[in-house]
Amino acid sequence: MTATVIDGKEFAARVRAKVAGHVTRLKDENGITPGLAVVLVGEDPASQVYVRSKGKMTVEVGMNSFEHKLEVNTSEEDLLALIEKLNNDPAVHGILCQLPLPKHLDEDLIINSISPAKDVDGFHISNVGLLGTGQKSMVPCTPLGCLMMLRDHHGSISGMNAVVIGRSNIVGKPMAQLLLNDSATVTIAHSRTKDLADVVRAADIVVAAVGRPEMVPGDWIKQGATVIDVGINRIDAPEKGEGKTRLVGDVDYASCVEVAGAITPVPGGVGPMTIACLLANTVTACCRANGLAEPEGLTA
Ligand SMILES: Nc1nc2c(c(=O)[nH]1)N[C@@H](CN(C=O)c1ccc(C(=O)N[C@@H](CCC(=O)O)C(=O)O)cc1)CN2
Repeated sequence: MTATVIDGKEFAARVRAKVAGHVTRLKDENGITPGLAVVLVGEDPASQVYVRSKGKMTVEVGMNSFEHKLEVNTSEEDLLALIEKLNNDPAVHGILCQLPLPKHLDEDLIINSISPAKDVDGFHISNVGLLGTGQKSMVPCTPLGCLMMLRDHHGSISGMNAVVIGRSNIVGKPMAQLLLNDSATVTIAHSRTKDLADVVRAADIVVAAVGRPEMVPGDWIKQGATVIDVGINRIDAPEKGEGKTRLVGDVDYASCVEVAGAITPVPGGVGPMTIACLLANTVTACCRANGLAEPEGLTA
């Protein structure tokens, strides 16, 4: 039996529709339009695509989009001054700096200069601490999207064995924390993990977030397990013609789909959920800033 394919594109469209409904209510009942400010430093082609998508979808759900495109050699001082301005702007409820930042900028310093209440990426150290202690926080978008898909598919993940492969601050660690907060039994595996195949074989839920193309083969997956593939890797695809590329995840989809109970594809799985959850976080931040009830089902 092949796995159920979890359609992230369709799921993300449902989340965006829910966000749009809340935005309409905020406008009609409270006279408030949520605003999201996105800061892009430099001209990284993938970042430009993501930032364009964020702006387009922000407007589509009825929110205000504020895009700030800065030169690649922008100084830390100038970037911090812009963030300070956005922190103090009442029309801006969410702020993010698209990552990666150019090497000369201190990523931690920049992220921690964003007001925690407007940190819709959930990367600020205060939000990391709140999430780590099970308190109300802004939750990083990609792990939040994975959690939403897992809750939707399983109902409850309480007591399930989950293995997160990867320990990044952006995905691996917050993902593990979210799974733990939902009472899963969680293992974080990484490049130094011994007997990784056996660790993964014990999992009911596998979240692969290592950034290595097709690293997890089907024979590592327990029959019927749920596989969430966070990887987005562009590899050469000579079969499509000279110089052509294709996107693959961190799991070998062809072999995993034969063993798993459910699996997210790449593209069209976790990726679209990242932007949908960013919009959800912006509405949540706006409601919190205005002392209004938070929308249900849009955060952890
Ligand atoms: N400040 C942030 N920077 C980055 C984040 C983030 O959450 N906050 N995440 C990634 C990039 N990202 C959003 O910013 C992102 C990545 C992928 C997708 C997506 O929809 N992917 C598609 C495929 C797209 C393609 O064809 O290349 C998919 O998986 O189907 C959306 C957003 C790093 N930086």
